[in-house]
Amino acid sequence: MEKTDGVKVKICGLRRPEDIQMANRFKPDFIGFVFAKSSRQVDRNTAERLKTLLNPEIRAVGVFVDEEPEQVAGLCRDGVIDMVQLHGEEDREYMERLRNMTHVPVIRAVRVKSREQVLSAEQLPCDYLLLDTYTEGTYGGSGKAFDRELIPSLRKPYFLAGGLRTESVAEAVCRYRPYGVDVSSSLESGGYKDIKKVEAFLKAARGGYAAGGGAGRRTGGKEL
Ligand SMILES: O=C(O)c1ccccc1N[C@@H]1O[C@H](COP(=O)(O)O)[C@@H](O)[C@H]1O
Repeated sequence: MEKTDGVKVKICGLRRPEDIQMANRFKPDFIGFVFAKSSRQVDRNTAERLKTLLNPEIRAVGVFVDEEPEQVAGLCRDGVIDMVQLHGEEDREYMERLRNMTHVPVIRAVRVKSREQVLSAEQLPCDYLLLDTYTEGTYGGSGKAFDRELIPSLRKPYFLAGGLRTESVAEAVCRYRPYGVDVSSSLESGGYKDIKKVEAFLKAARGGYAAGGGAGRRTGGKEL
């Protein structure tokens, strides 16, 4: 039996002041503001206000789908977000343009279809990968898991995402050894983050026990 603490946790889709109070209380490593079209979408003003309430030890990640790089860089420059998550079709050229405008860490989301696709995404100018589920017609936050056997051995640190749940997160962390886990749908009740579900997930992800092994096999696990 192996302990899972050490894994970073990102809770995505916060959009109300009470969500931020909850984050300040339970201290995930990262929270996500979704700027892409979604039931969880926040606009710039809301994110700006929420960021002022957030404990500065928690990093705010902006989640984007094919947004203009100038808009993304502006949010970084103004301190609304500390990191960028690209969840759309952004290609190398887009990422290089963005890199020239801002130096914040970049997470490249991959909606996993094959090992080759993930390995090729690792070559892009990003600091982290985020492995999520491919769902027709939506870009993320589907609450569905992908076939974890498609995760190749990676050198870049990666976040495991897609349908993670409190009941299974410890086992997934032990088995796949991601740098971090990212979750949204399963922690909601009536479309909003549920404080009890968030607390239970963090406890399970950080302190759970499950069968597994091979620490560090799947990711460089470096801190940026
Ligand atoms: O959460 C959203 O609404 C969203 C919208 C557009 C792109 C990404 C989005 N969220 C990301 O989706 C994954 C998986 O979430 P879930 O736990 O399966 O609901 C996660 O990386 C979120 O950051």
